Amino acid sequence: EEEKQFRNIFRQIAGDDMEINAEELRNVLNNVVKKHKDLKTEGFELESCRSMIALMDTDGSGKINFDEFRHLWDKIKSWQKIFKHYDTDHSGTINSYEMRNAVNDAGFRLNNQLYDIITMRYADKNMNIDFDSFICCFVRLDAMFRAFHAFDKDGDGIIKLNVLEWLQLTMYA
Ligand SMILES: O=C(O)[C@@H](S)Cc1ccc(I)cc1
Ligand SMILES: [Ca+2]
Repeated sequence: EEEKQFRNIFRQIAGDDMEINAEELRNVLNNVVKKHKDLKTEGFELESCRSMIALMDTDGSGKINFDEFRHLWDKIKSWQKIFKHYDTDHSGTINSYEMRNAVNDAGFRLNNQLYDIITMRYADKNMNIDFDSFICCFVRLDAMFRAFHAFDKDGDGIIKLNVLEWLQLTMYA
């Protein structure tokens, strides 16, 4: 039943082509997020949605189909719980200290330099990360780890890419 309901929601968002583009993704994310007073955001930007589409577009169609959307939606649902859990002062944002714990709780193993990079890239001038930035960061982290493991066939933690393969990975993200 839940599955059928979800498929209907998807159909409404995706329209005739049964794929979700960046604008459709932006509309659904902004409609849902405004129902959550504990998730501070100025709204998901189109550019962020283009990036999330690129990161989740496993079949290279340029848009996200039902499966790709369901994967994204399940991730966002679990990551919004983590966001709320670590927003200990209920500011609706995550500070750089809370971010470290949130990243760890989501299962990403990083190093100190990467925590600083994430804060530099996603935090505002007060070192706080709002919800849309948080989600964009996690979608990118998740996709980049997955891309690396897809290339790391023998699992030795080393991948070998030529420059065009590297550009294919980094330019569509
Ligand atoms: O589905 C919902 O409204 C809650 S449970 C989870 C959620 C919250 C925010 C977003 I954007 C997407 C999903
Ligand atoms: Ca796709």
